[in-house]
Amino acid sequence: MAPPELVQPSDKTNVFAKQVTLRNRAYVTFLAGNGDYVKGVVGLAKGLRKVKSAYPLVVAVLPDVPEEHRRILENQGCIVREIEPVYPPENQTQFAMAYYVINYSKLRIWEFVEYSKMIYLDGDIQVYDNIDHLFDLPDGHFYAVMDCFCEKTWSNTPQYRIGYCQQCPDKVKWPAEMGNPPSLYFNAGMFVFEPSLVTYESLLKTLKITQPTPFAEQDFLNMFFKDIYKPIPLIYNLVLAMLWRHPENVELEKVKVVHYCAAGSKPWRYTGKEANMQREDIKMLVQKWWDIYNDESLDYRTSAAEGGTETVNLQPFLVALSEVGAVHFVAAPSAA
Ligand SMILES: O=c1ccn([C@@H]2O[C@H](COP(=O)(O)OP(=O)(O)O)[C@@H](O)[C@H]2O)c(=O)[nH]1
Ligand SMILES: OC[C@H]1O[C@H](O[C@@H]2[C@@H](O)[C@H](O)[C@@H](O)[C@H](O)[C@@H]2O)[C@H](O)[C@@H](O)[C@H]1O
Ligand SMILES: [Mn+2]
Repeated sequence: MAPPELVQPSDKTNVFAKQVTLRNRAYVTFLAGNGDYVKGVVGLAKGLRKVKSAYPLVVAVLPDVPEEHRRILENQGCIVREIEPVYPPENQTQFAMAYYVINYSKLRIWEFVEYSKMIYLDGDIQVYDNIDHLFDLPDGHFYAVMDCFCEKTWSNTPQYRIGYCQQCPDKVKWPAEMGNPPSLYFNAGMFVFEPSLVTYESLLKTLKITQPTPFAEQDFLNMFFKDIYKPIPLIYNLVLAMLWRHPENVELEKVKVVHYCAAGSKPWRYTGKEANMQREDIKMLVQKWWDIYNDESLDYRTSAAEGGTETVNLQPFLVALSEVGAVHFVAAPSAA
């Protein structure tokens, strides 16, 4: 077979190759353990496909995620990346949920510097409308949705004790004698960020000298990004408790992203027994999640094989190429 020849451009210009460093974009989630959260990630992968997202889903997996689960995710078109766990410094902290200690490992995603911008989504999140436009938010900020302090999980915090919530700051005002009200606080189940080794090293260095607190890495990220945090509308991360804690702030039909974080709301574990789980809107949202999870037409292999909706988005590549003077085009050897 003839070696591939170098295709000389017709205009004989001096073709030179520049290193085309594509700084791509991707969604990223985090998976730990050999349990059922893998179902959440499969659902998320299929949901992003259903809304025709132009970007891939990277899954940062801890070493304890079994090979079989990694295969399932790769067969759903995910890019599986193993990460090492990150643990907080020795502590006596009573985390709001004991398993939160493993969530510090999310910090590894700042090391994914082959991507210029990423959107992090918890595995218990589903995307029901395309949110690719969030990648175009101006650089230099940390974008996320404000959380709510009214659930029992917050019961050992001062804001819960006085009944203060940033979702309704005028209902119970923050008392002057308690100093300044807490800074705007985001839910760390969804955020838009820029991977960076400088930020990554600083995160790990700062973590080593930071006393852990009940909401683990969520508290830590809020402290770390306090100065560049920019709230984005609740439609990008509906923390389910908002439905019964602050219904006046929710227009469910406009919500694009649902975060199944309320106790008992994980669709793949849903029994309907916990508080609020018999609400009609909760039952509808859980069913909506299952409809996507069970939709075989959204499976990666199926849609790709049928030449269906699966299209490779060359846009980022073409944009990068257009910014480069000229590159070598190497003609692939003819199949014949
Ligand atoms: O056993 C676990 C616990 C957590 N997670 C990941 O860590 C995220 C944060 O945990 P979770 O969503 O349960 O916290 P919540 O938002 O409910 O407080 C999950 O969405 C998963 O992506 C996981 O993969 N396995
Ligand atoms: O490790 C700490 C976690 O803290 C957050 O979950 C909480 C928080 O949202 C509370 O406000 C809710 O009341 C609660 O239900 C929910 O679990 C993030 O969703 C999760 O990704 C992760 O960072
Ligand atoms: Mn979550």
